[in-house]
Amino acid sequence: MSLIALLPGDGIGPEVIAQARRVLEALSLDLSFEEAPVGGAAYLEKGHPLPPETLALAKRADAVLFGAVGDPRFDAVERAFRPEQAILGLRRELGLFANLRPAKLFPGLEDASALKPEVAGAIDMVIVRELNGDVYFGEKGRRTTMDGLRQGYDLMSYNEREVERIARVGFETARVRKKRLCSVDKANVLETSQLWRDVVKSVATEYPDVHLTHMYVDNAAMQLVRNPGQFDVIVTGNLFGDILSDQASMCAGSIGMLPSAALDTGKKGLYEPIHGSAPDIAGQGKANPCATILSAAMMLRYSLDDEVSAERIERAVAGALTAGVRTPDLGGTATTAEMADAVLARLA
Ligand SMILES: NC(=O)c1ccc[n+]([C@@H]2O[C@H](COP(=O)([O-])OP(=O)(O)OC[C@H]3O[C@@H](n4cnc5c(N)ncnc54)[C@H](O)[C@@H]3O)[C@@H](O)[C@H]2O)c1
Ligand SMILES: CC(C)[C@H](C(=O)O)[C@@H](O)C(=O)O
Ligand SMILES: [Mg+2]
Repeated sequence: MSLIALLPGDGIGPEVIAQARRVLEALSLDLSFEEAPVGGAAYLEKGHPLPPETLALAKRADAVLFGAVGDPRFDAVERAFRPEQAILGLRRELGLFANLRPAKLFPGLEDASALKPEVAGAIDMVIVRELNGDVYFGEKGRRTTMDGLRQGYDLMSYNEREVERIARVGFETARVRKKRLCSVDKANVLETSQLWRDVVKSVATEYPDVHLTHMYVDNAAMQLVRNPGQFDVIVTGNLFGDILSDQASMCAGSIGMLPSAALDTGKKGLYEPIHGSAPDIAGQGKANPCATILSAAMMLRYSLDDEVSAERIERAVAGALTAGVRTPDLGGTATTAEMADAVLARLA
């Protein structure tokens, strides 16, 4: 029996997690579920966005399925207590340094993409985002300059070990795909990026079968729109990966479609849609649950070694979309539950 920690969170988080749970339950696998509050919901209930009991459950579980955190009511709260600290804390505490964010266009969604159908049709990439470093976890704060101005600062840094381990994940991911790895950085300006590039190049000597290229992040943002089909695997830092994955999601139809896996060196993983709590549509049954359902599929694949069930879910999602069932973000009228119903009906 595998224990799955369900952390629904805020906004549309509980709505999409409920649907992913239905899909997992329908597979009749040997799973047990335990739910715990996280984010703004946990701050309200327990006074902290990541209460010790929630963290303990996440540590004890075989895998974590996470909805989303974030609530505008807490935007002015001291940073340490903001909902977003929960996901950052989980990534740090569980050592989840490798974030896989696959972006591919499901057949039939060409018209949902912001790109021309023939450009969008070629999208099939994985963004490998480093998740434990960069400006996210560097020293940060406020200070006053010599001339009395308030100043905010966030230190960007990577050490060579951090770069090496995520580079390896990038190369290994590319090795079992089309063997093309594009490392995205800003080495023309940032010393952090120059070290990143140097280390990625040295790791490349161990992967002669993978074709490595380097690209500056501004160009990568442009190329993602111009010709996203050129990318197989992108490896990049925490901040660039955050931004590029939201961009890639819209190229592939909707932010409601992109799942993710946050992995450590072993089997433990946290699985979540790349989107947030979407306060603008929360509680209205409009959220697309596919990203979370596809995250559950990634969970079965990476943490539970159940490739067969993962593919069942992915085929069912593809089937529902081909049949034209779509939530509003994809141009349809299906509710969150109806979208999941359509997936459930196709779990062959
Ligand atoms: N991992 C996370 O928990 C996570 C990720 C991103 C943002 N956030 C947080 O979420 C809150 C809102 O952030 P935001 O508005 O910048 O980003 P967001 O991803 O929540 O929403 C951006 C836009 O995409 C739409 N959208 C997102 N998910 C959707 C879905 N499944 N179906 C249909 N439409 C969807 C929203 O309605 C909104 O218009 C903030 O507090 C932010 O910090 C959390
Ligand atoms: C909520 C926020 C901390 C998070 C991030 O920046 O990593 C989110 O945008 C994501 O993409 O998972
Ligand atoms: Mg993001």
